[in-house]
Amino acid sequence: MDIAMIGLGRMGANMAQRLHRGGHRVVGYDPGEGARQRAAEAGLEVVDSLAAAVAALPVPRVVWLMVPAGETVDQTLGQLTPHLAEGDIVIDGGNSNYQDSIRRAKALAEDDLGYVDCGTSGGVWGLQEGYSLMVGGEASVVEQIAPLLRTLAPAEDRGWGRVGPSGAGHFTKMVHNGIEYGMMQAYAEGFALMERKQEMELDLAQVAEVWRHGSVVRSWLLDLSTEALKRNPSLDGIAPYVEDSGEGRWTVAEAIALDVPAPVITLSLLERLRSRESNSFTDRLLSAMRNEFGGHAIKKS
Ligand SMILES: O=C(CO)[C@H](O)[C@H](O)COP(=O)(O)O
Repeated sequence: MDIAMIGLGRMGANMAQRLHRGGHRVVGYDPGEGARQRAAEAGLEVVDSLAAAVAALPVPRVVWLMVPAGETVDQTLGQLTPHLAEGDIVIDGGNSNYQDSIRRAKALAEDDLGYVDCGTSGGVWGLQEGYSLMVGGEASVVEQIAPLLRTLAPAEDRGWGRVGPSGAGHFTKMVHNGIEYGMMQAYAEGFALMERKQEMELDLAQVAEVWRHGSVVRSWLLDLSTEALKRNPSLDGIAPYVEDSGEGRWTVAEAIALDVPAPVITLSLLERLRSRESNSFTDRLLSAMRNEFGGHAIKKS
């Protein structure tokens, strides 16, 4: 198939490359000159405007967005859609909020444009391993882009699927990332426990390696943790500060809206917030209260 890949950052460039290697014609565009240059050096066909990307495609055109979630998606659609015509298809493969995807699908449908929300997991390993693709949208539209999905997925018939109507792809990816938070937190806490038990002289990378084979808790996150611990057993140079990109917050908000208790995911999100506090007001007030009611000593800063 012919496709335009808009956004040639870490994810978009690798996905474009996997599609290119899989025999598709990929026309790449990124607003950043550096990203365009890197993609061109990697052998991709690159153009210098959205209009040129669309113009390079046969109709019906298929345009895949890998741009930051949020306003950038709306801005890109605003610039892109005037160049599109009835029957063309736009795919949003980023981590967009599913409610935004439902809204965008409706807006594009008014101009007879197809819109597919595709939750994409696989990170920087996706180029070689393939991506897990959670696809939302009209079945007939998804069918048209199936050759692309088969190439991006780890195997033709596995690792991708239309999971429901518009929004379902990004809803599923949101839940996936909520689970990711909880799993990561559980591994991190377990390894911290073993690290603290110094008299056992545990080699954490060795334990992780043992667990990777046959254990109930083996997983890709464990594989990656093992690699990180082998490279840097005491995690030197890594600040105890964990960012988030929003999907955990959406998952927790959704759990509350649906009356679904999700304590593990919720606490793993809160733990990330806590990791950013180097001088916690909460903890200082706790200490002050203990001092007030019990005369307990305050540790001075
Ligand atoms: O989608 C992903 C993996 O599945 C991304 O890596 C995600 O952006 C990471 O999320 P966060 O920054 O909130 O940890």
